[in-house]
Amino acid sequence: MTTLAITGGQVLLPDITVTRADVLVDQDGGEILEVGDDLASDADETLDATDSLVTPGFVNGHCHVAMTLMRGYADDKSLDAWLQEDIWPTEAELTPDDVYHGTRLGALEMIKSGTTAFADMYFMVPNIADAVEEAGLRARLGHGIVTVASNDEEAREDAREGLEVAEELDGRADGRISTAFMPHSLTTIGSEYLEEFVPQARDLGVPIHYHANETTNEVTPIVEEHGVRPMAYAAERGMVQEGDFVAHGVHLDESEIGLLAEAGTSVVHCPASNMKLASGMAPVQRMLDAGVTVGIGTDGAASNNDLSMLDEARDAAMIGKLETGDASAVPAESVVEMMTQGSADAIGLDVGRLEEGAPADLAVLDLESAHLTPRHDLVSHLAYAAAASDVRHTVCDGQVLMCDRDVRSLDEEAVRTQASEAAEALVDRAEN
Ligand SMILES: CSC[C@H]1O[C@@H](n2cnc3c(O)ncnc32)[C@H](O)[C@@H]1O
Ligand SMILES: [Zn+2]
Repeated sequence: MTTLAITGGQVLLPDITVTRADVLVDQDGGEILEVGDDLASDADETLDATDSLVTPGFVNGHCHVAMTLMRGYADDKSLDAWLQEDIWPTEAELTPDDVYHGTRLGALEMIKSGTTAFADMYFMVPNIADAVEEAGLRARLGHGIVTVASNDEEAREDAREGLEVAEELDGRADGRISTAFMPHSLTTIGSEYLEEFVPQARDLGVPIHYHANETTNEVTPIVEEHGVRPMAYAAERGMVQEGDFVAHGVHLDESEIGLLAEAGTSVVHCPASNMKLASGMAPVQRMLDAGVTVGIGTDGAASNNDLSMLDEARDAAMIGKLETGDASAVPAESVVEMMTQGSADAIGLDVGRLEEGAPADLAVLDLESAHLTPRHDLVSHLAYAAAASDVRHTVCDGQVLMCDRDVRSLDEEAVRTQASEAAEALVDRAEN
């Protein structure tokens, strides 16, 4: 057995308390062997965690990673204008290589900011899977299905691609890749296609993931056309079941929150995207109080504009207080839980906690900096003060992806250069 010891640090435990401990990992099995004292002695490799905090790898519950290519390309617009005027016309020019390079850039950013797992909805998913495999990350991937601008044949082809991706990529990268069936949203895919294809996705046994109730424009048309709230509409089409997860959930009423809680369907909260696109403030504390599993996601880099889960956690805590008018709402412990176990549970991955037998996905944050001094409360620091650049080591499935800020699984300079070139050429094609 090849072992890795992370020594000398403070460790964030599953009950969101911090204790002094080492972590011993079985690299062959990708599993944590022990969290305890003096575990370094005969490990094959050691990562120093002195003056550092060892946390579960962060889990980004909703993303479109390849959108790194459009970071800073179209800012300061509402969701509909942003998608229709800028993003969708540009995405129409994407090539499989673009998606690969954009995903590698996003993977690099995630490794550098301590994220070890994510859920992703996009196009050309085999190219995303290649980049995920190379980067050494863990992901739940799906093909985003949009039928609004398609004829019937194109719509069916798109939905079939959603099923094929879910079936064929599941288990790739030694099991680090899993899949889901991903209709884009309740207003961008026709009801007839949901009725036909959701049961087929159920037969595959994969979860269903979609954008829901992100803006009022995703609520009003459904209420007007079908006479029910969006979550009831989704439930009637078999899309609100145990293990399913929706992104955003900004404009949910009490009946919908109750429905999600009862069904075991999770919500991935994307606070930065919701603020930037002025979509609204999700009722996170009410969802938590009702027993809904809530995770946190960045959404794509074009509406955020980064993929740092530490930024996202801080945003979640801040907007949670603003939404309720209560400074005790969405406290530090809740956001730290949401960015680790909450997101992991939401997207159906058995990660997000540091304990014996758990997958060895973790991040080590350097605490020796002015903005993390003094160290009264490290959970508070994770939620409110830590930054992506504090992450010094990242480990996924027992493999060291970054050591002392040096990324091992990807060539950082090549990834940045190739992604920049792809992004420039993409925008050129879209504009000319
Ligand atoms: C069909 S693949 C995914 C699709 O979603 C688009 N997208 C990115 N961010 C958002 C968002 O916040 N709400 C809805 N759709 C979004 C992305 O550009 C792709 O076209
Ligand atoms: Zn999204």
